[in-house]
Amino acid sequence: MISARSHVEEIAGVAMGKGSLRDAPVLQSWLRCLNDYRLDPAQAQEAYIVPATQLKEHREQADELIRISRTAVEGLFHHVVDQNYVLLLSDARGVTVDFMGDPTFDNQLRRAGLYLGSEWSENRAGTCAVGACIVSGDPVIIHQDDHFDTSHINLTCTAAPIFDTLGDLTAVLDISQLRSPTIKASQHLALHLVTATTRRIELANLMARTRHDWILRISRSPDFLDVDPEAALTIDASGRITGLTHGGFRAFARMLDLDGNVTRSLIGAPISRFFDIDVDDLPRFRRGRSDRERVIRTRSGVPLFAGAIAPIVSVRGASSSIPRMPQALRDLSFGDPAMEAVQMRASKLAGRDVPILIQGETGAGKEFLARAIHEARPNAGRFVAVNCAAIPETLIESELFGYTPGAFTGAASRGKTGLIEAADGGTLFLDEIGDMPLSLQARLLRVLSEGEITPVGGLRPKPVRFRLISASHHRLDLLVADGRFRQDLFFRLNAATLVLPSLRERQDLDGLVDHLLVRIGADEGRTIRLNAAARMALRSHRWPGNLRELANALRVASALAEGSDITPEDLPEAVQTPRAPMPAVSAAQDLAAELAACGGNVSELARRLGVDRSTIHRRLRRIKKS
Ligand SMILES: Nc1ncnc2c1ncn2[C@@H]1O[C@H](COP(=O)(O)OP(=O)(O)OP(=O)(O)O)[C@@H](O)[C@H]1O
Repeated sequence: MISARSHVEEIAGVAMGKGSLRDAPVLQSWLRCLNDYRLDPAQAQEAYIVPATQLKEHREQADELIRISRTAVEGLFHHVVDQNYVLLLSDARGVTVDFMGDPTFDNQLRRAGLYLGSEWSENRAGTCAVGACIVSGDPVIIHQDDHFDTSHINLTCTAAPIFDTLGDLTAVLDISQLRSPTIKASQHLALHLVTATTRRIELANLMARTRHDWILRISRSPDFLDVDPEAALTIDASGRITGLTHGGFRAFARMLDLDGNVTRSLIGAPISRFFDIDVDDLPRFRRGRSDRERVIRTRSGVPLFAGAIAPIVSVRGASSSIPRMPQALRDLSFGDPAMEAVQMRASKLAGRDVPILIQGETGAGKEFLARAIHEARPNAGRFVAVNCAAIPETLIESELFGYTPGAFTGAASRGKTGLIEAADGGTLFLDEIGDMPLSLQARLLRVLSEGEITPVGGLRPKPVRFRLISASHHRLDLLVADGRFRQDLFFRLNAATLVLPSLRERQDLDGLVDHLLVRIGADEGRTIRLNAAARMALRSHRWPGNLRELANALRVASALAEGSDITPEDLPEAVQTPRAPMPAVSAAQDLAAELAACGGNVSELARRLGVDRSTIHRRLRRIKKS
């Protein structure tokens, strides 16, 4: 076995760019430990077990997952316990929320961190299977001296991620041994077992959470369709994808040639974009049908087998899921599919304590959405909004962290409570987080990791608990690539990302306008309407300023309107100038192009054009004949 000293020397060599035979995931993790978390391989650190109160919170949040995964996890443990493996289920922050091991070795396991409550995040424990898996999202074996910290170099750990139905990493399943053969290949079977178990858990999770939508299981073989499909997804009454297993995300991303990181964009996409079917075809794939009837083809013609399960609760209409939403989130849109997907996701996240990152153009409604998520939770506490771009760099530290009496010249003599502390028990909304200076990013990261805040000039940290929502119109992943934003903070902030569509992409302009007019009318104590010409003018404007521009245009127009009707002359000049009208969709190529823009979904195109599906089918048949 390798000595601690030569292990530290090997890591130092890698840091200096020396070649190494270790696997790429191990080397990447070592470099993160050195460069991002500033860990020192010479400083061995004991395994960390979180305090009992914190563990209780982590377990409460993971309660449903623990329950759903129980049967699969026990099955896996049963297979490996005789080889002295222990099993750890950790949450997305690396805290072990479920654990199975042989109680005879309790003391040794606890000391090694293979125990309930141990925290295996990479920034705390260095390279380890759970931590590396959280960062990369891939299954991994971290074998003996692959570990960064010399205290863990006897362990062998194999972990695989568990993703939720929206594509976010939600947990990690790990099996570990205190002692193992030297050769890393001895763990390949462990990797296979863990990965197969996470696939079963993801499927169980998708099935347990779905009541209102169709479930479609997909496999290359009809024999495994009902027991172990490669992918599964949920589809709402309008034929849109509402959730996927990770296998589904991967397969669909491959079909569209997408990079694995943008899989979230698949939520809300019509099923007809991927397969030669629409929602009306789903009953054909129910159990009991012959294998021949259950063949489904991808858009590129690959035949697969599909099994469908009908919704438990029957629903009608495209926005059937909206009534289940908290009121605050329900009023954010009026029939736009992309917004409905955002609302669905937001309502699922609203009750959980995961940090949320909202991305979207300026004025697209990021703060509005953040407030709605906050209000969707009962006893939500205070909503503290901080615009990181608006506070001068010299003041932002004291504004956020507060200061103690006399901390610096000019400071108020009684000190000041910072905005982070003010959000204790509520929500902290960090707007334009991409503009936060790098030095403060490091401090913020510490607050988020440790749940404590130290005011400027203060010595004693104070505990704080808040839900964090951040927003930026910059793509934070690109700022990370440019070195302008810390990668570790980026990972902390975007446990879940919500991407708001721009106003020009939305299909519910009319509904939005009416909603805003009711609000303005209520403020002004009168009824305001748009006349037909003004509505046309609004529809043909490009809305570069998004909802803010629209809300302002309507307020101004309402002030200028003579009576209760807004006319085009009341609108801002830029809005009055109409764009060239859209060509009528009558010619064959126009209809074909429109259909392609709807991902080949006839129902969607019919909705857009305000005609029924049979009209579209008729026109398409006519085009084919001509
Ligand atoms: N869903 C919505 N329904 C009605 N009005 C909205 C909605 N979303 C935003 N607005 C209105 O649009 C304006 C801009 O919204 P908001 O401040 O949330 O945008 P933002 O994306 O945070 O902008 P910035 O990037 O400039 O911070 C506000 O006046 C708000 O009232």
